[in-house]
Amino acid sequence: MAARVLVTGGAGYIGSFCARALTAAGYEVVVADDLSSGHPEAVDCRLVELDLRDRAGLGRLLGEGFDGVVHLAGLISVGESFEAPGRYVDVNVRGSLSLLDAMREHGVDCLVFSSTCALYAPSDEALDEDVALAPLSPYAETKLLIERAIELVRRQGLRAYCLRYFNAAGAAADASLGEAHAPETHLIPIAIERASRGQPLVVFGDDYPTPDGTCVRDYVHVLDLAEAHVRAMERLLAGAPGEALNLGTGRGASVREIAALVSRCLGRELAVELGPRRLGDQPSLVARATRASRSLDWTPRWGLEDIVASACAWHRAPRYGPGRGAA
Ligand SMILES: NC(=O)c1ccc[n+]([C@@H]2O[C@H](COP(=O)([O-])OP(=O)(O)OC[C@H]3O[C@@H](n4cnc5c(N)ncnc54)[C@H](O)[C@@H]3O)[C@@H](O)[C@H]2O)c1
Ligand SMILES: O=c1ccn([C@@H]2O[C@H](COP(=O)(O)OP(=O)(O)O[C@H]3O[C@H](CO)[C@@H](O)[C@H](O)[C@H]3O)[C@@H](O)[C@H]2O)c(=O)[nH]1
Repeated sequence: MAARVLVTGGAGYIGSFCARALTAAGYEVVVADDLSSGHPEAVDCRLVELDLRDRAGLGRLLGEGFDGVVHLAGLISVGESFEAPGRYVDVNVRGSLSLLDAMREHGVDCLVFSSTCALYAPSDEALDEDVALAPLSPYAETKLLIERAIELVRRQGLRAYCLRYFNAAGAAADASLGEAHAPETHLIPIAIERASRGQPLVVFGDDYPTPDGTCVRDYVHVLDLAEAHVRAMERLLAGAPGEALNLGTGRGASVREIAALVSRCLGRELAVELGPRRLGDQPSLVARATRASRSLDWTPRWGLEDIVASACAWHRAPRYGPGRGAA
């Protein structure tokens, strides 16, 4: 019988790719999502509309019997988290504690959790998992709190991977799934949107200690991220204890480099306008992902050009628009 996996946040951007990849790998997948920003059209398995903070509802769902959980549900914006820190604690931390509690009650002891590279203290070097943790934003603080809670619950038998993604980007090769946040805060979709409308991209600061003064990020294809989740779940179900792992490519790209790539890919000029720094931004976040490569036998298959090309193709004909929570 196929192992059953619950994917929280599976109607969202990364979650919809994970749910699809897990289904393709032979798992029976159920998505739980409150659709606050997710898209029912992005889900091709059973979708249960549920807020993770609804502990009773979660208990009923997990009581159906699951072998593992991939937990992506939550609020995701570094900038917004400064305006609404309490909401970030409530949704991200309380939602995750509710999930951990329901998993314990129903004997589900395999968890793959979406964490972030934004946990790391600023550094000029590529980041491995042993770099000191010093989150700069309330968003990243909530992820650290959840990682710590997971570490504590390990003592009660939980096995878990905390996957620290760098910057997720890109779309499905056939443009059937892609990124559709509203409002969009992520650089690549914003740059594509601005170029398409003939509007300038606002660069948040150009006085960072990086080669061209703009922030450097490690963009990793969402298809590669989804594959890492499948491998992590496989290993947990085979008895692995799990650990914290970076998921990135090791290649950094500045905001200006992304603007140039998008412009080339669309064959349209993208003007760049200087704006102020954005609160909570790290100058540079680039992965050393050798541990994931060793533990999950995972190496990214897609590069930055593939990421931008697939995101541009998705933008030309998105299959779904802004979610229910759109501003
Ligand atoms: N996008 C990135 O680059 C990136 C990088 C690092 C980590 N992450 C993490 O990956 C996860 C997924 O990110 P994404 O970009 O796909 O975001 P997303 O907003 O597209 O997906 C999040 C999903 O969670 C759902 N959700 C929110 N609150 C919920 C709640 N209380 N109960 C049930 N469902 C709820 C939303 O409706 C949405 O479908 C998040 O946890 C995010 O912090 C993302
Ligand atoms: O209009 C824009 C949008 C973004 N940026 C810059 O582009 C870079 C990337 O920004 P963004 O795409 O918003 O990603 P991050 O702020 O790095 O955050 C993402 O990546 C983190 C990991 O790095 C995750 O934890 C977060 O959930 C996810 O939103 C940053 O330097 C931004 O300042 C601009 O200059 N102009």
